[in-house]
Amino acid sequence: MTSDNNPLTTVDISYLDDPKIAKELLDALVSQGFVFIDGHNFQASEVDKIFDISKQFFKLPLDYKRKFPFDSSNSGYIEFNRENLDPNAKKDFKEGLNFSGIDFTTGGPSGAIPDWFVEEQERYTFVKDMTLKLNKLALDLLLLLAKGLEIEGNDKEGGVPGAEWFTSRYKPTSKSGSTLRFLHYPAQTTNNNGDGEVRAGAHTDYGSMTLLFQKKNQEGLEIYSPVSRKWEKVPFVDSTKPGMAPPIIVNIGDLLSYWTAGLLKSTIHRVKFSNLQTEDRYSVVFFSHPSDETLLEPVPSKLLRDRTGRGVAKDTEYITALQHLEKKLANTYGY
Ligand SMILES: O=C(O)CCC(=O)C(=O)O
Ligand SMILES: [Fe+2]
Repeated sequence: MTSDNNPLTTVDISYLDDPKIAKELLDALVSQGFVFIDGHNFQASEVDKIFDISKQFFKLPLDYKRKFPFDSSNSGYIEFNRENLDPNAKKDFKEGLNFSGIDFTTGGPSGAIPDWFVEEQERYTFVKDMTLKLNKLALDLLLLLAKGLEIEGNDKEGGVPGAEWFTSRYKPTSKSGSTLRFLHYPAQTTNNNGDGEVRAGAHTDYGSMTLLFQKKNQEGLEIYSPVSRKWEKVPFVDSTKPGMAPPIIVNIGDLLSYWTAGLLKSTIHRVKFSNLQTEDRYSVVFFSHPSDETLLEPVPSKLLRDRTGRGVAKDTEYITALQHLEKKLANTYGY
């Protein structure tokens, strides 16, 4: 379903095995590249807690946060005006913290992370558990998408079933670009004319799929809709299930677009909000990437075989997920 002011469909995944759900998810991601996922198993209290941890972290003194600077491993603290999600525009007025190089048997990142997290065991365990839970949701959605795409497999000869085409490329102990990210966009008091200001430049995401939490009264995400060909605001949508977190925003990244010859849309998005918005914006984002060595080859599916266009490789010289990520990071941070 969609509503008047919401460009996105909501897909309820409470019954994961229902084949209708796979098609609903596929349709939503073929049209807008973004969808709200309801029927997930994130409790409201868990999502409140992760936002709370992020807020407490950003409140720590700048000198402290700077001791864990963001580096080419894609981990660490990102200062204000450091990141250029749109390399043709000015730098983004936001701060962030990335947890990367995640080992998916423990949820623990391998890059340098602030000792504030590790000092308190309960806090660190919680962040790791949330990372594992986000990864599990991403894998469930990738299974659904593979079913929706009717990917062909060779399970009879001991190969990988088509439904596992994506998830089999996620090896829990292999290095990947998967990243948990906290973002903070302080409210602005200057230039108080109500005009929106771009706070995260227009971009597509670099992984296969992104999961995002935003909060009520802290909206700001906008998509460049492939349907209307206009910028459209993604509203905050309240929870429909008692005790559970609101629907989660999920979008396709570049890799799923390559894999599917552009059928799944890696939709351009940005963050822009009015200076009249009085609350700081916080978002929590999980970027899901397959193992580094994964080739970005087209998936075997009759739904894709006859497609041409963006992402369709003309030969068999496919790049890997890591090569794609390194190229995008170099553009964003100007290495
Ligand atoms: O803060 C947000 O809502 C979006 C952030 C984003 O698009 C990104 O970091 O890739
Ligand atoms: Fe993004």
